Amino acid sequence: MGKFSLMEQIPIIDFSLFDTDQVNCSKEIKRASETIGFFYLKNHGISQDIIDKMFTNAKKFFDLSKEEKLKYLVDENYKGYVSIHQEMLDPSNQKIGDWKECFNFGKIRNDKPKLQVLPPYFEEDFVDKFEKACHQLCMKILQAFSIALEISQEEGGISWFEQRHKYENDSGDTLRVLHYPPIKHNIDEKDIRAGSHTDYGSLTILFQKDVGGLEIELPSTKQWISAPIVNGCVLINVADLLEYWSKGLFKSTRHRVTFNNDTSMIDRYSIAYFCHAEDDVGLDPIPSKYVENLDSVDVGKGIVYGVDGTKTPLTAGEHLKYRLLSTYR
Ligand SMILES: O=C(O)CCC(=O)C(=O)O
Ligand SMILES: [Fe+2]
Repeated sequence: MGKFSLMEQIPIIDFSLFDTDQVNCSKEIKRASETIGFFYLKNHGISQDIIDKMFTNAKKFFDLSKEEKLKYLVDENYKGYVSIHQEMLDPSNQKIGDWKECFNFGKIRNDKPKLQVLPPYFEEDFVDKFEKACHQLCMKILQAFSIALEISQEEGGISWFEQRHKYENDSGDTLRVLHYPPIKHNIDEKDIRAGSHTDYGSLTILFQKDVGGLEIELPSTKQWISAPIVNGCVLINVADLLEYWSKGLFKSTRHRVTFNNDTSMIDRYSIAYFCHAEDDVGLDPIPSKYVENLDSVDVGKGIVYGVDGTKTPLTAGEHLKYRLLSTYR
């Protein structure tokens, strides 16, 4: 390869192919997940109307006074409002927290006492509808993983992952709306919109709008490349739980949101849906010929294989606890 070898790019996958050629579509998804860990999905099936409405509601909420927003401050379950500088996604390199505010929603569960009081502009039925649409898309992507990993019928075949991500059971699934306010002062080297990090769950769906700034670190070369907005697409990434579960076959790629001179004076909004396995699911390696011969991942991100040094894999709930402890102060 010459000096000017083409830099890897985030692939764009047309998910309508999943309805006509499941095997090839699944292979594309697997390939993206084991190389770059990120892919854009076109024809993803989530209606633009509900995406637009969620962005509109989020803007109205973030426009409220700080005092009003602080009434919904994040709780011990990490649900609620997180203010500017409160969260530090990259504690080993950041001196101050992220230049962002966000709001985390848990699953709306009708069969349980309500855990979370929702702030103005977020109607329960609408949040529920949005979350379910995101979860449904994640289940379809996870079907693609089952197919590409050739999980046997006896193990559960195409629905192997779905059986471990049931919506009605407790899990870390979180919907997050984010606002990155403009920066008024000169950009200080200390300030970053979102510090470099990996996500915690199985998969993340990211909705971007109007203002870019997201960057990802290529696993192969450690170069940072931009993950621009691609109209009509959502951005999907593999997260830590799935990396751990697949013994590193799938890459949970670091990403961050930086300031640049063109956009630092503009508000940036985004929405992320973090899909997790059910809390009680033991993360024994995925039963696939592509996984069985790999070495277990000693996830060097503060996560050990087995809580007490034993060879018992973590459960999804334990895995999440480890990851959260390192982010919130
Ligand atoms: O706002 C973005 O584009 C990315 C947000 C993100 O990576 C996160 O919240 O985990
Ligand atoms: Fe992230």
